[in-house]
Amino acid sequence: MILHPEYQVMAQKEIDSVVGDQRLPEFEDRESLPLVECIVQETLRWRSGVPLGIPHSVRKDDLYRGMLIPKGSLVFANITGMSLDESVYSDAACFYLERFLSKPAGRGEPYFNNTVFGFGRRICTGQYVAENTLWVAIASILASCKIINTVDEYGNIIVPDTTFTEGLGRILFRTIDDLYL
Ligand code: HEM
Repeated sequence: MILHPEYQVMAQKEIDSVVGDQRLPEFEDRESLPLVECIVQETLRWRSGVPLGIPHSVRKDDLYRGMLIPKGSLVFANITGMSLDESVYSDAACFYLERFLSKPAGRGEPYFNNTVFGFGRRICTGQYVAENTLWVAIASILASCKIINTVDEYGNIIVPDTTFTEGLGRILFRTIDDLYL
């Protein structure tokens, strides 16, 4: 919201007109708050929380599009590769809420929430807790706060750094390294 103050203003206007200022947003309001929904969905897409998924081990030889994946291989789902896929999301690197709105106002691009939580039998068991918590937190903060930059000790405005850093992926790689290699 600091990087896109115009979206903060738009979403707060939406909340004010639907919810008013006498209560906080509730789940019943969700369908009536399309811009807040777009903020949740674009946040999940633009900086997916688990960028390479959780690695899986192949239990038997597998053939995928003519390529052999030998038993014991580690397989990572490149979730960020999918969320930033230009053939699905134009200007994929940009945080752009209108991509999800229907045409002609928006681009009609699909939500990413069916992919950001993984796939198949091992899909994230916390997906509904996570998505609903994200929604209610974002909606409540927007309803009650104005998010602005802070300054450092010299009075310079601090601009949030949104680049990916090493985290869970590195820990997983190290653990796998120690265990198997
Ligand atoms: C935005 C927040 C979250 C994201 C993006 C996320 C994403 C993921 C992804 C990509 C996986 C791997 C799925 C796969 O291997 O195909 C996963 C697994 C898992 N997640 Fe989440 N997750 C989130 C929040 C949560 C929360 C809040 C909980 C618990 C309340 C949770 C519990 C789990 C568990 C237990 C697994 C392992 C499932 C298994 O291996 O059977 N996650 N998550």
